Amino acid sequence: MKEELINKAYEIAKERYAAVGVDTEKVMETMQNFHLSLHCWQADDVTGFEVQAGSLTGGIQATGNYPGKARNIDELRADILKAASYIPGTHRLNLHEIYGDFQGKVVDRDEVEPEHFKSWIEWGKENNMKLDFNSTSFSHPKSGDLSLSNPDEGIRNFWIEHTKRCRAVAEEMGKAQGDPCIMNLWVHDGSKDITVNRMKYRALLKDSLDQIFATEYKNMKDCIESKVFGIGLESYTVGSNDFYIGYGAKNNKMITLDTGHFHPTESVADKVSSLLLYVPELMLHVSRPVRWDSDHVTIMDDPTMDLFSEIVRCNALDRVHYGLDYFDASINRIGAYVIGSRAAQKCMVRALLEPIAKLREYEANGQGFQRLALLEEEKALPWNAVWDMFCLKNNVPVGEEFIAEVEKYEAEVTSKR
Ligand SMILES: C[C@H](O)[C@H](O)[C@@H](O)C(=O)CO
Ligand SMILES: [Mn+2]
Repeated sequence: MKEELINKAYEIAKERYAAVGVDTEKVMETMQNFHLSLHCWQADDVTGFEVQAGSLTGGIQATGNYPGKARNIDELRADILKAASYIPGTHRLNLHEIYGDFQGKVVDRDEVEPEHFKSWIEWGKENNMKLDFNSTSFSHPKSGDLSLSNPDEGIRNFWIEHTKRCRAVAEEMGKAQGDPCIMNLWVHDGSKDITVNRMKYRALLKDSLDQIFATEYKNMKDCIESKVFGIGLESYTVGSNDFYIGYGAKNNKMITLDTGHFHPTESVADKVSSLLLYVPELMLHVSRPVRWDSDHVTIMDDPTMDLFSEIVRCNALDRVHYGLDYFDASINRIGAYVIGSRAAQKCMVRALLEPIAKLREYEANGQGFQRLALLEEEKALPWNAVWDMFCLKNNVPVGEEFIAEVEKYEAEVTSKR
């Protein structure tokens, strides 16, 4: 796209926004400090690099078989860097434990060590990507339906050990990068059919978490993620929203809000202000549920827009971590990263461009008509010109230009796998 055109459009946008009290330059500055945490698992359909890797379990599914998925650590790293080159700004990488650099050795989940992530830490430094982390309860012979809430002490202890070790890995990552590594804890535990022991499993999960979190670390932060249900685990989820909110509020833990983990009509945006009054920070797993937690690629839809607006309206940008979580195996996977990441960024640009001072003035004066009118008109303000300028300044493709770039990488690299 012609630079001249982008500049012209931006100058007009700058004036339009100034007229409603918004400084577009400030928005661009804020965007430069807005970092996504790219999930590593879109590149290979949540397979990972365990030598003993099993098929995907735990009530999650990557559907589709589009050719070209990353088959090893080098391909995955190359794909992530390629995707990142089309996403403006600097971003983090969110690793699951099964993506360790196991060097061809069988390393069971209760044996994982920071050394298995040494090459990731170096790679992160070389590529200016800070790391976040996740323990992995699924795709293992001991996963079953229950991990941290399993009444079998042997199995429960196995997963407690795994999760404790993951926290030690996250601590090393945080130390090495001079910035806390955010470690997410999600377990699939649940039941396909009615259980008559809801309390028992939740008490076990609570006890497991108490044991896991007993060690205090300085360079990592914990977040805990609930879910409404998993496939094959439809009747009961041990780690429900209420469970983790209670645990997080009581124990000062960060809550992870996965936008695919709630009832379809539930507003995730509405949770932000309530949670931030009781827990220190939030982690997001921005996704797109289609009828269920189908993990479709994030787009610039109303729920995502509402969520980001709410974060801005709460003045909570630095209390939220912006992870993505989707895995679509039916389309070009690098394209999926780029679409979802840019969609999240576009939502943030638009959210930051809201004429909030004016809107709040109207609200304080009881001017309901004026508030609604401006809320409607802001939708048609030229936010896209600010987004284009942000892309231009960051030397990444403007608008749809990245489609051809992704196609080129497909032709030259991923289609040959
Ligand atoms: C890979 C998983 O999707 C992820 O760890 C978890 O956050 C989740 O959302 C499970 O539904
Ligand atoms: Mn998630």
